[in-house]
Amino acid sequence: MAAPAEFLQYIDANADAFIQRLADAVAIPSISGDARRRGDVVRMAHWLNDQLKALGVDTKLVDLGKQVLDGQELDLPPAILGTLGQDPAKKTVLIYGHFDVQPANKSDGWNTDPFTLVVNKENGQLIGRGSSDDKGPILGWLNVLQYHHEKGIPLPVNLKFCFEGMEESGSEGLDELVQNEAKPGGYFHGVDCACISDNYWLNTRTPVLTYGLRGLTYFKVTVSGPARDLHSGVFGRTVHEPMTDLVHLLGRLVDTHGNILVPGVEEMVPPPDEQEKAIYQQLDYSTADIEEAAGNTIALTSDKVDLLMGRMRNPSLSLHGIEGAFSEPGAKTVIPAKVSGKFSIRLVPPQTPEAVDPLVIAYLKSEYAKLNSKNTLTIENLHGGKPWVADHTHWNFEAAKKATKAVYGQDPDLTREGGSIPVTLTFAESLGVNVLLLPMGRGDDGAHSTNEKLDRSNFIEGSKLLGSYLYELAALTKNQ
Ligand SMILES: NCC(=O)N[C@@H](Cc1c[nH]cn1)C(=O)O
Ligand SMILES: [Zn+2]
Ligand SMILES: [Zn+2]
Repeated sequence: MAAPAEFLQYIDANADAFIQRLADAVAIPSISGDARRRGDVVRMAHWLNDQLKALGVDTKLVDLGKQVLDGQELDLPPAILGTLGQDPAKKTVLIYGHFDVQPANKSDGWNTDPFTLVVNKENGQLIGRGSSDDKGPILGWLNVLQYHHEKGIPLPVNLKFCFEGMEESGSEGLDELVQNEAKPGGYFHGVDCACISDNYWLNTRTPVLTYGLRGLTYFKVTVSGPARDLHSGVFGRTVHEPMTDLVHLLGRLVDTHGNILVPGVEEMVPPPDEQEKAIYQQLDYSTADIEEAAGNTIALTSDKVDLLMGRMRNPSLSLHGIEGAFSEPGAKTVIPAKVSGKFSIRLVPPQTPEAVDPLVIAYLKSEYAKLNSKNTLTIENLHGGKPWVADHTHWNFEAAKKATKAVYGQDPDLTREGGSIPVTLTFAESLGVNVLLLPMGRGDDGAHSTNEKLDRSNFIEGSKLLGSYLYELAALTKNQ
């Protein structure tokens, strides 16, 4: 059963109001990784909670406890749980999304203020932090609800919602909540399947359904020595310099072709067979797609299968930054007293943080020992999550395939995603249900980057897709 034509027309007719709602959401700088913005993440939770309530959802805000961030104890932002419909004759779909965003400053290289949604009338881009990751997709669900609420039409399925404000910072507190609420009598008891809209198409043309995510383990390594920052003219070549030690250490983690140098990490992953390679060969993707999305001709290889395997089924190690280093304009001749390098490893099955972390820690210590430095090394693991792979022949995926065909007139590609949404596996394991990733945005949206955007057509057609998926799911499972 396709979605009613009236629903599709309603989404088109209300597009401008939906974009205004997205602008209101983007205007709240809900950056979970910045202690100074914690109030804005909480404000965003209340804004979203009010929107859901106004659309007929029975909601509650759940306190997730506290965290320590940058040496400061902070309240975690509340999660939002919601229920709409409790008809025992209907399937119950759990919807997850996150209302926090990555940091963004105009000085990072944005052309416009990151927290003011800019509507580019010429190319249809909606530019602003969170437009694609993940406020646009969350609001896509609200657009679906608005039609049904306003017209007094019941949805074809029951819905449960779980929205969090810490996804970009390790989803602190959420696993415990999901595990508790999955128990008999808990909030999620009776959920039949889950849907997450929080990733992207591979390219700018072909919709995708996603059945895998990489896991993650995130490290902070700190080298400290002098009691204070030093003058390099006075102390250069007289003391062990923390930055020199750290750069050596970071340089031993990964080579310039992406190979991970920590012994045992790459070796955990079995090589692909020809059958698996054929899956990647069939996907609509080319070197040009990754280079267009990256904004330069810098792909590691021109072999499409190798590129796709690099993103989907192989681990990767990325260096993210150095805290405490001189990073302002000018030529300050300082020796920083304490510097912290940040890096993460994206994990694939059968890797887990529990298996990989000890190898990384042992390697960092042994490489550091080789430097014979009198400085001090400390290693912290900031957060982690396991990889996830789902059965894409399940009716949950079948419903999404039909909806994609109905809205976009083409079959979706089936992909595994290089990013991480740690709670996905928690939903799959603790609820024992199939989880589908149904993305809204395109591969060039620039999530986590400067000038993040969501195309207007992806927002509007994507809203139709989310609604159509619910109708197709109800039809496919009618007698089950
Ligand atoms: N859209 C999902 C996403 O961007 N997830 C983040 C999760 C994360 C973990 N630590 C910091 N962020 C990702 O980087 O994949
Ligand atoms: Zn996201
Ligand atoms: Zn993200």
